[in-house]
Amino acid sequence: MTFLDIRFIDLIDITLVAYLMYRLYRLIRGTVAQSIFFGLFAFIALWLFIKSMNMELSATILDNIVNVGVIALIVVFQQEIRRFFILLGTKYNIANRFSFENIFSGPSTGVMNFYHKPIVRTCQNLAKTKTGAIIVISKKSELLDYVQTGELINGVISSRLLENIFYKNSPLHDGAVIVAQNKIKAAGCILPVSQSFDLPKKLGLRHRAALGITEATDASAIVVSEETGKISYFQAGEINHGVTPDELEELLQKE
Ligand SMILES: Nc1ncnc2c1ncn2[C@@H]1O[C@H](COP(=O)(O)OP(=O)(O)OP(=O)(O)O)[C@@H](O)[C@H]1O
Repeated sequence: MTFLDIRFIDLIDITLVAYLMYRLYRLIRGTVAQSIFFGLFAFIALWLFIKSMNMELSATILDNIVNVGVIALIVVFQQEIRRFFILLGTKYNIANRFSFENIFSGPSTGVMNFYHKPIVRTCQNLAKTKTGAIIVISKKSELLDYVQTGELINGVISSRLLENIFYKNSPLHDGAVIVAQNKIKAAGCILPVSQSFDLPKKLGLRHRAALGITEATDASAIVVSEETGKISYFQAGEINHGVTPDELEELLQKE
């Protein structure tokens, strides 16, 4: 019964594959890719079954499909593969984790969050006047790719500056503000738009862009709706729609 000979390394192998499948599922949950993923899963199960049964003709046909399938998969899942690697690089912040600075200076003492109050005040004021806004708050990843798509500001966070940026006639009101290391890094930034089906249909591109950046990175985001004046908080691809300023402050403090 060599079939049942399970070594310790096999358990690690199975756990690793299960974990990767789970992360992949989380990444594509609620998107078109989810249906493709399940179809693919069924196909692989069938292929393994046919191989284990030694059904030669079917196995030869499926083997050929699998050979070409790898290239087809890369094409079909191009966006998801890209997001997966961005996620690995930014969410787990591999570059910084293994940097000399991090290795020799020990664990970080945490970021001092000076930004809560001005950001909450800004959202409260913008909500009252129904002025649309997206504010992205970076964590470990500085979101340089996205900062580069906007106008660099590098200014101290203040509610007057933020309100000015989102003021309807301001040239920078379109797009997102990115806050990093307690500074307003940039405004008018373009964010990746989420393809998720989970977002209510009535929410448009502003909310999709906020969801998109929190799916792809470890950042959180806040949206003030121009249509309803409602405030939404986004974190790790989840939305908290219609939060009060007090709830927003609490959520920001938990970060
Ligand atoms: N990819 C993006 N990155 C950053 N900002 C974006 C992006 N796409 C759209 N926006 C912003 O969203 C605005 C359009 O919002 P839209 O009305 O489609 O969204 P919404 O989610 O319905 O929000 P609202 O409730 O405020 O109307 C644009 O003017 C722009 O400022």
